[in-house]
Amino acid sequence: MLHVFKFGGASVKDAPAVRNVSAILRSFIDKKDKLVIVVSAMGKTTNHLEDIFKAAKSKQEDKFKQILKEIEDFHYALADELFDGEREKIVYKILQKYIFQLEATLKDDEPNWDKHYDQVICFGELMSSAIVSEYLKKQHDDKCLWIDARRFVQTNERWREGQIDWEWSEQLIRAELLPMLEQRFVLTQGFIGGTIGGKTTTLGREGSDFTAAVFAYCLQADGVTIWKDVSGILNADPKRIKNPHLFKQINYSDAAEMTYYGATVIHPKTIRPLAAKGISLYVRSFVNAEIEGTKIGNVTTSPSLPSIIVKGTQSMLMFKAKDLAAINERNQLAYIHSELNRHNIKINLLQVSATSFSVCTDNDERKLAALKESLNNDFELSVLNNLELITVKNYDSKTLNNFTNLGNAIIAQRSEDVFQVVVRK
Ligand SMILES: Nc1ncnc2c1ncn2[C@@H]1O[C@H](COP(=O)(O)OP(=O)(O)O)[C@@H](O)[C@H]1O
Ligand SMILES: N[C@@H](CC(=O)OP(=O)(O)O)C(=O)O
Repeated sequence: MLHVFKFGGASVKDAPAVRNVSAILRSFIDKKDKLVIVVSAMGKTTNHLEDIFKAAKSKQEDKFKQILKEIEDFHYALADELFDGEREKIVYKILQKYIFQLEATLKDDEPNWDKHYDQVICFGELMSSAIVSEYLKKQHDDKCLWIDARRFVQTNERWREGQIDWEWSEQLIRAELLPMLEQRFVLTQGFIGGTIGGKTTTLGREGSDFTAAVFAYCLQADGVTIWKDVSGILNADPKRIKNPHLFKQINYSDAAEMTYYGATVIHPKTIRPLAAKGISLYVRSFVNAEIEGTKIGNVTTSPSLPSIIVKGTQSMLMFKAKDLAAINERNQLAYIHSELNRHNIKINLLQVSATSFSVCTDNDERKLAALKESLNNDFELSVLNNLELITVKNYDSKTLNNFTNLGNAIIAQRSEDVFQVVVRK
């Protein structure tokens, strides 16, 4: 059996967590399963890298030094807890090299913000994979092989949201990984890819789930398991709603719909490649590895229970045409759509009236400022921040009353089975 496993930031956040990953893998390694393991940056490292990147860009020298030290100390302390002797020295050397490269990359004067971001943010996954792979080597007779995902997950130059070159990636992955997997198991990084010119790209925040799907698709794996701090897919985020219901199985399209609306448990791009090849995706708990969790695949039954999905940090953009006479002269909506697309701004909800358009989208100040600038001649654009988009799939009146905070609603829409409301936080 060939499995792709993904361990996210929470599952490798400290030394006990890394030990737990190794323990989970034990039975699969003993069974001689072929394994590709994808890991994310440890804990909240990616957020810290974003902070240090902003500090570097705005020349905040003290803040820059302080965060770099924190990132360095965090990884060294973890290595200190997990290793000793020669292996500890090896890990220290690798970490030292990455910290040095990180600092040098931060000091580059790359004018393209997004391109520079990708060259910096990748270090979280590089450091994490170095530590985890060395630990797995130590625990599993040196059977773990570290590979650099940037050599295999080939993308175009769409910085921060690299689009996969599926054919090229598949060729590379199959040609090199299949023979490797005969002897050993492979560990690599989520979230990062590489261009033909040798630059690093990232696949969008929280994109490591998608990396697992890319490897699974290319290798025609028997299954993908993403190990989370929850027991599987629930009908609501347990951080928001008490005692949610665990779905044992969901079909691809319902799962894709949930992630599209904002269920953060799986990255939205993960489902499609797996559905294309009929590969099942399992969501299981790294805290309680004996629980079966959720199977997403070609299953016949899917949930009819209401699911509540909350997408935070939303902004409402309201476009009002400056020249009302022009409204009927050209397709304003198509024009706004194309501008949103050009700035890579995704519409989460849209409302159209005779003279204005309102769009609910993820808050991204830089993208929104660029959009405002480009539409300035034709539209007045006002922006409302600090909003949430609440979606209830398979809604009933009890769920709407209890969970949608309708008193704070700005816009509400309903179709036969989906209710959506944008509310002030
Ligand atoms: N419908 C849902 N079912 C389960 N978990 C959910 C759901 N919606 C949101 N979550 C949240 O997703 C989290 C797991 O995703 P995430 O933190 O991104 O994992 P990782 O970083 O390990 O990949 C859970 O802790 C939970 O709070
Ligand atoms: N480390 C990246 C990618 C990722 O997917 O992380 P996680 O698996 O912890 O959500 C991020 O935080 O965006």
